[in-house]
Amino acid sequence: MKVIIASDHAGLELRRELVNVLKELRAEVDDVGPTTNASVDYPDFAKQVCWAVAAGDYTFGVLVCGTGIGMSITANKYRGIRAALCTSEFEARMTRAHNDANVLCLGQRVVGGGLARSILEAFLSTPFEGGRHQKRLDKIREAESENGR
Ligand SMILES: O=C(CO)[C@H](O)[C@H](O)COP(=O)(O)O
Repeated sequence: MKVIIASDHAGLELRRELVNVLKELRAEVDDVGPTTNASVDYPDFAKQVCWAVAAGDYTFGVLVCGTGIGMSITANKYRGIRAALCTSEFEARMTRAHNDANVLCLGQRVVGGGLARSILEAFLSTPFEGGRHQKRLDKIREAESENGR
């Protein structure tokens, strides 16, 4: 499993913890920063992860900011990205099983390291159920082509 992860300055510490978790889980992980906690703009980091996931280079992306909200808003602007902001293991399982989410968003100012770890593990280990959920994903794809018109 290949995972690409990024944060902004407000998500840097949690991102570093999650990189270690991903390595423990034997995922192949690419960490695209940032490397210092100088203030940065989360859309710049979301963009790198979303392009790479949408291109099929990674199984999943993980994005961390202060709340996870800015990252999730940005990520869902990219075609082919289904980003889910999760604050519980239940949400993580459901968004994989029902939405086939491919990007997990987390808020360092919202969830602690232990909870974030269990959210990440649930996200990575839950398969998409397909079936009735597939036609709903097809409708999301249609909505992407309509692009709001
Ligand atoms: O959560 C976020 C976006 O949703 C950002 O991490 C947050 O807005 C950064 O705030 P600041 O520049 O005050 O550290």
